[in-house]
Amino acid sequence: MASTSTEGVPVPEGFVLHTENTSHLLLDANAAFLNPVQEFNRDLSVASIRVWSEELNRKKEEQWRKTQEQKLKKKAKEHSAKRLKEDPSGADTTTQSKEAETEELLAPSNPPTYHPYRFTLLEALSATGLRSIRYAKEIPLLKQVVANDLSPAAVEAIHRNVNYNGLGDTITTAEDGSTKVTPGKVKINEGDACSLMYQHREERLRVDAIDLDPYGSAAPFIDGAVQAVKDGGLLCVTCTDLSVLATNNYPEKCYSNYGGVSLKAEYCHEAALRLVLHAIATSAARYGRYVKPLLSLSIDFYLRVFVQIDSSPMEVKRLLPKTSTIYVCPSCQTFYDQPLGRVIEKLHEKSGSVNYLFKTQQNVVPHKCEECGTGLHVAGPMWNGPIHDSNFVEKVLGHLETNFDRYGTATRMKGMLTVAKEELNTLFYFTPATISSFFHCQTPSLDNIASGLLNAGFKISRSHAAPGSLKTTASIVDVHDIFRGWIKNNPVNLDKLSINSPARALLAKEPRFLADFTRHPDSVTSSSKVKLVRYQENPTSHWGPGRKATGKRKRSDEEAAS
Ligand SMILES: C[S@@+](CC[C@H](N)C(=O)[O-])C[C@H]1O[C@@H](n2cnc3c(N)ncnc32)[C@H](O)[C@@H]1O
Ligand SMILES: [Zn+2]
Repeated sequence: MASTSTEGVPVPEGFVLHTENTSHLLLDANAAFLNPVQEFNRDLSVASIRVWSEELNRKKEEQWRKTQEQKLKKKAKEHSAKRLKEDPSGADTTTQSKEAETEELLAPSNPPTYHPYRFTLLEALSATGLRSIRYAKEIPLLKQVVANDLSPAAVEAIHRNVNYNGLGDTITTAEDGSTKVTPGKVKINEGDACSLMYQHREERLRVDAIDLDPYGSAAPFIDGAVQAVKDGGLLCVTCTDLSVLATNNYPEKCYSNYGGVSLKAEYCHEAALRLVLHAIATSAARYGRYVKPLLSLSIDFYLRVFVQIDSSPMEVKRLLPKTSTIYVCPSCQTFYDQPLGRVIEKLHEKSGSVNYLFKTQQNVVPHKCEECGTGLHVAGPMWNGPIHDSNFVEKVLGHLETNFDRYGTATRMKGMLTVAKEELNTLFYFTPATISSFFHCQTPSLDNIASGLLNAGFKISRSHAAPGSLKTTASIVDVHDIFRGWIKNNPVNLDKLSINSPARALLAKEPRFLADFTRHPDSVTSSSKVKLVRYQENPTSHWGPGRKATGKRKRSDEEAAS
C-alpha cells in the first residue's frame, strides 16, 4: 500500500521516502546512489554556493550601478552640448529650467531598476538528483541547475525526484488547445559529464558554477570543468580517493591522476588538498585561467574544495612560485619545501610600473634530513598557496549564524568553518602526540606547545584537517627545538632506544633557544575551543564512499522499502 509523505504527497508503491532538509527522495533498489553521510557535504555546498552567488550578485550590481552612472553622466553631457549648439547664447531658457533638465537626466525620477543576477549551475554527476534539488530549493539566486548523470537508472531517479519535489517542467494548455512548456528549475540530462562540459566550453555557453561529486577521483572531469565555468565562476570538487591522495601506497596513480606524488606523514590530508588544488590550477592554466581557493576541506573519507576561476595571463604566470615539491623525512616527518620557481618584481623608474620576472629556483633542500639523518622522500609538485579565503569563510559563517536551523549539520559546519577561517597560510600541521612519538618523550599538552611557540614569537592556529593539531609560522626545526626545551624538564630514558633509533639523533641536537612554556593568553583562540568532529557521528550502513550504481535492481521492492 502506498504510504504518505510528511507533506501529504503520496509515496508510490515500492518506494521509501528519504527527506534531507527541504528535499524529498523516493528511493528504490538504487538506494546505493544516495549516501546520507554526505549530508554535511551537501549542507556545506548549499551554504558556500549561496554565499558565493550573493557575492557575485553584489559585484554585478556594483558594476551595473557604475555603468548606469556613467551612462547618465554621458547623457547629461551630450544634452548640454546639444543645447549649447542649438542656443549658444542660452537666451531662450531660464537658468532654473536648464538646471532641472540636467538634474532629471542625472537622477531620473523613474530610474531603471537592477534585476538580481541569477546564476546557472551544472551538476555533472547527479545520481538521485538530491544535490540539484536542494540547490534549486535552498539557493534563492539560482536560475537553473542541470542535473546530469550517465546512468539511465540514475536519470530515471532524477526525473522521479525532481517531479516529486515540484521542480519539473510545467505544461499549460491554452484555450486554443496549444500547449506551453515552462522549464522547471532543474533541467535533467543523460550523458557523459565530460561531453556535457565540453559542450559548454565556448565563452557564451559557459555556466556560472560546476559541481563535481563523483565516486572516487574527480581527476577525469577537471579539464572539462575548468573550461566550462565563466570568469568569476565557481568550481566545487569532491574527491573520495584518499587511499591514493593521502597515503603513499599508489604514488604512480596519484601522479597520473593529479600530476603530483602523495606523501606519508600526519599532514597527509592537507597535502591531499594541495594535490587536488595543483591538478585544478595546472589544468586551468593551460587555458589562460587561474584559480583562487575559497574553501578547501578534508572531511571524513573525502575532500571538498571550492575554487573561483578567472582568466588572467599574469596570474597564470604566478602559478610557478605557488607550486612546490616537498621532501619528507620518513622517520621524523620533517619536511622541506622546494618551490619550483620565484618571481622578481622590478620597478620601472620612469613609468612607475612594475615588471615581473619569473626565474627558476635554487635547490634549498639538504641531501638528508638535518634533524635525524634519514634519506628524504620526494612528494608533489603541489599547490603551496592559501587553501582558503578567510573573507569568504567569514561570510559563510555569517550566513550560518543567521540560518542555523536550515542545516541539519550546522554545528559541525560551524566548527569546521571556524577553524578554517583562522587557519594560518603555512604548509602543514603537526600534533604534539606524533612529534612526541618521534622523540620518545612524554606528550606535552597542546596549550604547552602553543604557548612555547607564541612565547618564541611565532604565530599559531589550528588545522581543520586534524583534531588537536597546530599550524605555525615556525619551521619544523623550531617546533623540534620547543620539544627539546620540553624534554629538558621531562627527560627521555635513552636506555630504551636502540642505537640506530632516529630519536637519538633528534635528542642529540641542542635547541637553538630555550622554550618558555608560561601560559600565553593567545594559546586559546576561538577555534581552539572547537571540538572538531573528524568523522561524522553515528555512521550508518551507508558509511563511507558510495559504490558505483549498476542500474540493475538488486533487491526486491519490499526489501528496499524495509
Ligand atoms: C557519488 S554519485 C553522485 C552523488 C550526488 N552528487 C549527490 O550528492 O547525491 C556519482 C554519480 O556519477 C555518475 N557517473 C559516473 N561516471 C559518470 C560520467 N562519466 N558522466 C556522468 N555521470 C557519471 C554515477 O552514475 C553516479 O550516479
Ligand atoms: Zn628526519
